Amino acid sequence: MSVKLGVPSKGRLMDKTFDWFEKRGIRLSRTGSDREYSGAVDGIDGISLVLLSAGEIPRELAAGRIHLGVTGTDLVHEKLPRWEQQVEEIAPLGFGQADLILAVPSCWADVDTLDDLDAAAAAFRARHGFRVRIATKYHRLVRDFLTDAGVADYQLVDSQGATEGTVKNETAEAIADITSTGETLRANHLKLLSDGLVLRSQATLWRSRGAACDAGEKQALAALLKRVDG
Ligand SMILES: Nc1ncnc2c1ncn2[C@@H]1O[C@H](COP(=O)(O)OP(=O)(O)OP(=O)(O)O)[C@@H](O)[C@H]1O
Ligand SMILES: O=P(O)(O)OC[C@H]1O[C@H](OP(=O)(O)OP(=O)(O)O)[C@H](O)[C@@H]1O
Repeated sequence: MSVKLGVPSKGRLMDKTFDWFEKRGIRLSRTGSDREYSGAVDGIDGISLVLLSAGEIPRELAAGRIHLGVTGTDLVHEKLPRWEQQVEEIAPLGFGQADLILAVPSCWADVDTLDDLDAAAAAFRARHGFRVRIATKYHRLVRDFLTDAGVADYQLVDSQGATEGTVKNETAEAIADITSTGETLRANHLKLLSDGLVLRSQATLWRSRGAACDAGEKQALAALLKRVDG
């Protein structure tokens, strides 16, 4: 058997992950046709590549179906309750940096902080008869953040993509999503709350605490960890 390394199957994260390992003498590649999710590992023995959605990598690590995985801090913290017990952080990779933030319409002139949002939310409910809707896919992180901040008069609505569009589409009044350059927020007439940073995220190499290893896998894992440390 071999050590299973889970890597995002497409886009920026996959390319940069391949580059990061290449710099450490480990060549990851996709094999087969463009649409075939199979890969190869050269430059080190006993490691196999598993191509997965970045969003599924936390679950696969927690279940012990992969030994190592690359995905964002945001996805691990969101998807794994008590994540420290399930995975170990091996190395931040220095790319995929993004901030999970709360944003409201730019035209909400009186709302710049969480306290302002709290006040506006109470007024909104009194006026409209329902709670301010915050669109996000980060339900756990946002709920915990707002509880700590003392904001309670809101409801989360699920948005798995194009979240900034929900305000224009009138399915939400505010959003909590990842931002990097801020362009998507600006283009959709949204502004950050000054104290609305929920989490700083970047692509990270994680190790499963629950994945079983035979003697050969232990050896391969040790060799890989030595290489990525150096
Ligand atoms: N604009 C961005 N800049 C940098 N990192 C980003 C940006 N958008 C998302 N990310 C990061 O990329 C990672 C993958 O996000 P993404 O939403 O693509 O995952 P996903 O839900 O698994 O998507 P899919 O199922 O399409 O693979 C996350 O850790 C996220 O923080
Ligand atoms: O601050 P910016 O540089 O504009 O980047 C932020 C955008 O990037 C991500 O979206 P992605 O492109 O992954 O698409 P998605 O909305 O479908 O998740 C994120 O969800 C934001 O929408």
